[in-house]
Amino acid sequence: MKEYWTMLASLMGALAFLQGMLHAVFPAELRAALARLLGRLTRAFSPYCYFDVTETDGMSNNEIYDAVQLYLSSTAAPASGARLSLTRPHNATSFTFGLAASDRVVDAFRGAAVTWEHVVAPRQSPGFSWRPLPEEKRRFTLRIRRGDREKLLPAYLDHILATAQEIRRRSQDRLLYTNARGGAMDSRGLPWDPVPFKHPSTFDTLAMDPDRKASIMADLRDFADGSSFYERTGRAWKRGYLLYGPPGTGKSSMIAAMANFLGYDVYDLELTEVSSNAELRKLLMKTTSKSIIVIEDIDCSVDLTNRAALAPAPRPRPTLDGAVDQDAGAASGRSITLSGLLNFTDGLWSCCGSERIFVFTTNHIEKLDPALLRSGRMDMHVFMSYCTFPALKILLKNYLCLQDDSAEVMRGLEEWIEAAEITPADVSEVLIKNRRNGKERAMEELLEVLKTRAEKRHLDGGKAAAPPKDNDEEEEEKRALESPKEGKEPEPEPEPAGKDSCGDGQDEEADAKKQL
Ligand SMILES: Nc1ncnc2c1ncn2[C@@H]1O[C@H](COP(=O)(O)OP(=O)(O)OP(=O)(O)O)[C@@H](O)[C@H]1O
Ligand SMILES: [Mg+2]
Repeated sequence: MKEYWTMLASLMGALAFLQGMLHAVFPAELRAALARLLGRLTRAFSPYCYFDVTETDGMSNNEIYDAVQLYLSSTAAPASGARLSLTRPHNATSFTFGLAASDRVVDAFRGAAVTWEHVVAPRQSPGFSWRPLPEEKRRFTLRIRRGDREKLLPAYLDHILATAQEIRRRSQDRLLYTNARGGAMDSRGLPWDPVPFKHPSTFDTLAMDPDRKASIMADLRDFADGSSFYERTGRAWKRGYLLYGPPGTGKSSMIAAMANFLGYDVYDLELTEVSSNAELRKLLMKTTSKSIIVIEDIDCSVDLTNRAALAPAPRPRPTLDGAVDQDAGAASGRSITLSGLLNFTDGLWSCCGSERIFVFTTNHIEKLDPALLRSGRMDMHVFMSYCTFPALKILLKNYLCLQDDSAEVMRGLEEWIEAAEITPADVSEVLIKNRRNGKERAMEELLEVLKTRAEKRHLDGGKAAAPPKDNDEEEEEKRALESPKEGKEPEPEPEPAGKDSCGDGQDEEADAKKQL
């Protein structure tokens, strides 16, 4: 053992001597040149090719470096064994993982494996710079097989940029935009004022029939994933939802839930602030993709019942930016017209962007012009009803943390809920007021409220309140509510948003013709 240690010590000594000799004989420049030559020789005979993505490209930050970092944060799962760094990007609410220094990760694209290495080296001579440079030079090195180069580039880089953009969008706060008063522009010439959108409503907190909720969620998911469907069928990538029902049934909450579900920004369009159709078009053009454009209480916003009243303006007047608005000053004196709104939702202008959802809400669907309701404009009509028993169970679960619905009082609630014609908003109020007194007490209070309301309705000459309906009757009523009103244009069945299956395409063709 002793000899072994002696041998090791003399070997180390010899190595140190050789290194010293090497340093003395070859100057630093020569050594660096030799290393470069060696590197070039190895690369020339290597089956791989390498691409460096540096952190800065001369003066500014390299966009691709940031994108690769974000992209690897989604692909380099912690289980992969790679060492990950944790960061939180500016204006983001969630943390992201990144590849730590000198670690590597393997990724796959179009069936080919690629390797990313994160190389961090100290910066040697900073030299002169207009701005402070980081002390370390960082870069990602992409290694791919020579044979895969054609197949992977530039498609793989496009894929990385798109994924990174999506991650960034998802992790950043949503924005809620409102149109500025009287069409005024902000300092950047934009007609929309943004504020952070932090509405807590989600599909979990939304009280409504679970099956209908699931079908809306599926429709939204199909829409968001339907890029290739919309491209193939030649349709604009947009979808319209009409939410109607009494006040306090959750229409606005549903819009917030949609935005949170899809991660879209919301544009809340106040129609009464828009003075002409041209301004409406301009507002539309300034919205971004992946957004929900909302017009609340559409029946109250402008007189939209008569498309024929939309005669051309007697005299065109100049708009804010000096252009002449041909639609302005319609016969009625209102300058926003139904045709302007119809064009807004499905005219040629509505396609200057993609992945947009239009949501209109109303308390009075019967007041709306059938043209506004047809498929292609409003593809899905969602009736937000008074609180039903399944919806009540969701509220009880959310407000009282009720897990077990076997209590005796539940039977009473089930019996009276429909007869009381109470909105989810009113149920929430009762639960909020009484939740401190315990679950049982809160539910009993609610039962009292339901009985009082049902009896009052009965006395006021409303429908017979007390007897609970049987299932058939219930179904019939639901169907009647969901079908078009009498005297309205029959509406086509809403079609699925973005199903990737191929139909015969005839309906779509007919729709497209109508749009034109
Ligand atoms: N379906 C629902 N699920 C959960 N909460 C609801 C629901 N409906 C109403 N609420 C509660 O009532 C409040 C008011 O609801 P919301 O503003 O969504 O109603 P609305 O249908 O938009 O009413 P309006 O027609 O007056 O605009 C919400 O903040 C929410 O707390
Ligand atoms: Mg509302």
